[in-house]
Amino acid sequence: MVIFIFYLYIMIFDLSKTNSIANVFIAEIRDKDIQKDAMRFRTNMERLGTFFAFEISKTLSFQQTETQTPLGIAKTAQLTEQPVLATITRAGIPMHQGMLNVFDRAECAFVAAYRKMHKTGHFEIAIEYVSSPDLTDRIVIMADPMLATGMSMVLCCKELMGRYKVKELHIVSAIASSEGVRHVKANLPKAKLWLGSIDEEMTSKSYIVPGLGDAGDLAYGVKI
Ligand SMILES: O=c1cc[nH]c(=O)[nH]1
Repeated sequence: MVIFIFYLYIMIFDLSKTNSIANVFIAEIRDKDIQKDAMRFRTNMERLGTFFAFEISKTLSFQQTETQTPLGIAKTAQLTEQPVLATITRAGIPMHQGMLNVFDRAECAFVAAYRKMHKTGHFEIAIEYVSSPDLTDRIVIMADPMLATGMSMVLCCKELMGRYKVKELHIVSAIASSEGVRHVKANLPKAKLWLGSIDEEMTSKSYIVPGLGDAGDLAYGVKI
């Protein structure tokens, strides 16, 4: 059963409200012992990307086609248009790869963003690099595993949408905070959210609690 919550026009798919096996992948990426295996962490993120890509595909348009088999002509289906898969480096890369395994003809967009720390302990999100095809009138699926404050997600999406008039925006995260969801709702009201789980709390450094820790570090090693 698929759970959609319609709230102020925003559609939210919350995986934790379903009986999907993908909940096991979420349990594993959260588990502090299983996390020690970086390859398993990346693989589980990739599997989540694949799972969300299948779920999102159910909302896309298909056209009927005919395919010649060795024995005859079969009625088949094809996407009427390819989405563009976007992600925020570096943490988004495994989930992005999982989506690309499904939407294997999709073009991709990358945004490099980081938390620029101030001496006060506060931070702002800085964008360093954008690499994107023309997104005019395209369906864009933006994946970032952790939707904490929602600031980097909103900033990166707005960066892309400031350059191009995107037709449809899907946002995918393994774990979101309630605050992050509120921030996205307030700033990207037309986006559709696909979330593995929604946690209530954040630390003073804006890490999600219970969350899973630092997704980029767990996938690729602790950054300095
Ligand atoms: O909890 C969090 C928040 C942001 N980024 C992470 O990797 N983890």
